[in-house]
Amino acid sequence: MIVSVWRFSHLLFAIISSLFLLIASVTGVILAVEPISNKMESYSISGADELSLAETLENINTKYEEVLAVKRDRNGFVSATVIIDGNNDEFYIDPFTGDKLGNLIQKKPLFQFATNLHRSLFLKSTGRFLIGFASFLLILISISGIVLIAKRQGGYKQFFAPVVRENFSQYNHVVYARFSLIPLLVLAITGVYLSLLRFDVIPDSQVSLQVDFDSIQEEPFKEYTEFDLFETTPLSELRELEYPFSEFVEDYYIIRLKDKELYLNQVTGDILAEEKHPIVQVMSSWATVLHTGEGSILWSMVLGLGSLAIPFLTVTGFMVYFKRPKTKVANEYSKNESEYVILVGTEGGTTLQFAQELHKQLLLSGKKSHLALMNQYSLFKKMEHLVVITATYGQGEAPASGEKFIQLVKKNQQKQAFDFSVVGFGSTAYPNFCQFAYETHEVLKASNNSTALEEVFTVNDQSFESFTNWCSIWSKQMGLPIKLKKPKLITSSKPASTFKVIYKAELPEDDTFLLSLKNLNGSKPVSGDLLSVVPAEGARERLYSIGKLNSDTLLISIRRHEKGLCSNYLYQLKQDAKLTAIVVNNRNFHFPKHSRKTVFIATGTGIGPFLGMIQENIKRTEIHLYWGAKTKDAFNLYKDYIETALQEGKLTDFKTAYSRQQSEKIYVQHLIERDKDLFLEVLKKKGCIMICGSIAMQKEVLQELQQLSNKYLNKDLSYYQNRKQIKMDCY
Ligand SMILES: Cc1cc2nc3c(=O)[nH]c(=O)nc-3n(C[C@H](O)[C@H](O)[C@H](O)COP(=O)(O)O)c2cc1C
Repeated sequence: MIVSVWRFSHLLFAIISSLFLLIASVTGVILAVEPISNKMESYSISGADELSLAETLENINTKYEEVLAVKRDRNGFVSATVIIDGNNDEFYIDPFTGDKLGNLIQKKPLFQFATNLHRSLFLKSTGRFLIGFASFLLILISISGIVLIAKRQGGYKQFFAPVVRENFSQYNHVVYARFSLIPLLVLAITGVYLSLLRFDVIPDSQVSLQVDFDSIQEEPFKEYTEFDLFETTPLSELRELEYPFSEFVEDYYIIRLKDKELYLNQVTGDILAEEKHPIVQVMSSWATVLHTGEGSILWSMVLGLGSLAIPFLTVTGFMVYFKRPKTKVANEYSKNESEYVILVGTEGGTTLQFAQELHKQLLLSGKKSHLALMNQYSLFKKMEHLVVITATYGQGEAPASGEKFIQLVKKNQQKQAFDFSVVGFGSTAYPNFCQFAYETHEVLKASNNSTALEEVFTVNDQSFESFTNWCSIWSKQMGLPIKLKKPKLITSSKPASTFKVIYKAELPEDDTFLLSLKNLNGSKPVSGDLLSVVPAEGARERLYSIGKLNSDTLLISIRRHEKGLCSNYLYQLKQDAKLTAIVVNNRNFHFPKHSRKTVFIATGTGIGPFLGMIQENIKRTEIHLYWGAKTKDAFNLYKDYIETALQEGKLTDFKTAYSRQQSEKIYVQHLIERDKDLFLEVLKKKGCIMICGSIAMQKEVLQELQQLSNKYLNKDLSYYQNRKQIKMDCY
């Protein structure tokens, strides 16, 4: 079944049952306290469970004038019903002495109230039905939730792998759903079972023992303490024992043990009748224990926490749904009259906003543009230019609005010639970066009358800058002057900070330079975060990876482009000049706290964030840095940092690959096979490999790592990526 159907079912069941589930969960949390508080009463006597029934009865019989019954409850508390001074009384006893320990626990009014509300909403049968139905829906919500998490994580094997954090509600909904899955499923299944039992859909079969009174013997007489059953049965097995009503031999002991019920001749000790509890009764008993937590503090706590998760999951689930930008599209021009068609593959809705902006600008340029979802691919009679903008989900799969695209393209072959362009939205935090965009490109390339304008253009982490880069290339090809505005939801809401330039370092022979900046106010970045700089009013933002040198000083490494607006703006900043910029959290690229062995791989300016991470390595954990550049000279810019770090033990070793230094070209990826023992050890020992630099280098490096992983570790590289052992920030 496709993701959208699972998601729709998950949401629908949640909406229908939310009110009842909320009531059941709040009362459930209260009721989870009851068995805990009962169990904590001091009526349990250590070692009593090993007493035999014979010993227990003897201890009680000597203490009281007449005993009517003895019980042992799920908490292990033993109670006796006795006659004292002609009056019936029932209380907890010490099975070793028969002494009274205390009165029976009475249900507190709060627990009584919560029980009634929990079981029937004070609506009798109607309420019981509603709660039972809500429990059934909770089973369906759990199942659809399991499927959705598996899809999100890229398969059932990855179900418990770390979750990539997108936003608060999405992340916590998945994380807490996984924690509470087992107790919630147990509560839901047992809840449904108990409801079916209550409505007699499951017949509650009871033991019905028959006694053959004609064959009851009065001889040989035995003391009850010598009855085999009493001697061999430990107290731990007992549920209830009723004494014979009179001394006539026709009256007998009625004994309910954990697994069976039997009648015992009071004179000879012979078993008169015996029967195992029917399976329904055993199941009902288990269902009650599992649903209420009776008798176990630990399980009651697990159930209480599971119940507590329901309101949290309801709120975060609805937040995920309502915060999702809507994917409804209204069009001025129909699909058959438009020359431009833009198709969107989205799940969270952000990609649609980028597409909407492009669509808007095309309309403003006087073009007939039609915007639709990828699943609406059909024959577009006048289409000349197709743009597909798509996200990727799961393990490189289609987003919800693009699930049917590939089939549809194969089915609907366009009659007229058209060119197409595919923009992939994705995140390098996931194993298969923009995979679905590549598949989209291939299927379009293979379809009739199509011409690919360029290879797939990828956009990492919804970067508006990258998207505008693609747009300027594409619009030039179209001969259109298009300038995009940043979609509202994408605009960073973080306040800007002011930085003072402390120094600028550059090399005459190279086009890269370093800026050291002092943070005068505002946020406190971590190495690996990004600095968003807007070089001029109305210009696009540019992002630079931050290396943090100390509490208020950062370093950014910049490549200067001849006509680059931002790189030249930064280049002309003099010492003490002020710079206003926004720090963007890039949590997927922070130094791993618990990694004991880390490898950094960078090319060119990609070394920037690593200089900060190395500087901060005061624990001196093992760090190996691989760096690639064209020539040796480029290193001079970073020489001091690296040499000092090596001397101070903050950097274990530094290995370089200079592509133009010698006749044969050496790139960082070539060093991986050479140093495979180190890379394999890092992966095996839960270390981390961090990659920063160009996307082209990232691809090559991942390919090398994939080969090592397949060949020597027998695992797909995604296994390590999902465990956050591979972190990337490439551009
Ligand atoms: C559960 C989940 C799985 C993802 N899987 C991938 C993936 O395999 N490859 C990738 O490049 N991006 C992946 N992404 C990132 C999204 O493609 C990216 O955030 C995209 O911008 C989301 O666009 P949308 O809001 O329009 O759906 C994933 C995101 C989520 C939430």
